[in-house]
Amino acid sequence: MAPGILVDDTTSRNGLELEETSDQIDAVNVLKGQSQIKFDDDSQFDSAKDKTQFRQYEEACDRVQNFYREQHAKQTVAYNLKARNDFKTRRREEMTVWQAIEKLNTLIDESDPDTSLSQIQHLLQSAEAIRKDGKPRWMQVTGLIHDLGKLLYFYGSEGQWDVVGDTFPVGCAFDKRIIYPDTFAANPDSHDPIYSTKFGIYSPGCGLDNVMLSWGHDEYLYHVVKDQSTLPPEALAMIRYHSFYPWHKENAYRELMDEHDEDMLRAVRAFNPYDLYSKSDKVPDVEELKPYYLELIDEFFPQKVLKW
Ligand SMILES: O[C@H]1[C@H](O)[C@@H](O)[C@H](O)[C@@H](O)[C@H]1O
Ligand SMILES: [Fe+2]
Ligand SMILES: [Fe+2]
Repeated sequence: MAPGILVDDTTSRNGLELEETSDQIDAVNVLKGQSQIKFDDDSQFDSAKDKTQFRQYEEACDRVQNFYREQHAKQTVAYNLKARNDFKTRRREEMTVWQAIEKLNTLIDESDPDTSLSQIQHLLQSAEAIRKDGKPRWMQVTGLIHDLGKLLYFYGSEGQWDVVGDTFPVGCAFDKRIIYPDTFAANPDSHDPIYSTKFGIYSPGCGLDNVMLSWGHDEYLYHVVKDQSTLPPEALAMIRYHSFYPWHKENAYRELMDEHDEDMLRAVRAFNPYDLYSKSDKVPDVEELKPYYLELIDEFFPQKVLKW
């Protein structure tokens, strides 16, 4: 990849507080960088709606189709580098996690064919589904915050195209398994002599930590929480890759993965049903659930006020 671009530094991260997950994590191995969290395929998740009825992009309304047409034309390497740099250099607002949830609530996601609920409701639906399935507390809080990166919309985004929607790598050929693949013809990178090749600026097995994913809410929130929470690497992967459907659902871009990514893929796949299928659950009662989640937030965000 292009020299000097630090996409990620998760691998150097240590000092996790492991008490919350000690039944599932062998602390020594985690600090050595190997995942010990097992994701058994035991999700009891039962969607109120038939699961094949989600993500029907061919039948999606104009709002969704126009959204992706714009996003796929504008997510370029040049834009990605600029967005990362803007994030690193801008003044960051300070807020608690709950204040962030409330602030986000005014946004209606134009890319989403499956819900018209507010973001606070979607976040609580995801967290509640994870909690009801008896999953660990770190995963519940991950469900609660996973879309908070959409706050980016209020921090200098150019619209929704650089905030929401599925993600994909930039700097190498756009895979046909990304939704609406033909719309990439309008992206200048698909005519670039390097970016349009299979590996582009990357090399086989380079690891997703070294790949620039299209800029949006996943990548932004990942950068916000990685230094300001005690969440384990699996939670950070759930946040960072939850919109990377071409990878976790369609098996594209596998050739860029390293060994660590195999573990992360299992984590992201374990998370996905709670994000997607909970969209048809009953609308949660925010005031009733708030005390439980405030306590949960405190557990994983010890400094309480975060820089956004
Ligand atoms: O429309 C949705 C929505 O924006 C989600 O937050 C994102 O994670 C999905 O990947 C996307 O398809
Ligand atoms: Fe999302
Ligand atoms: Fe979501």
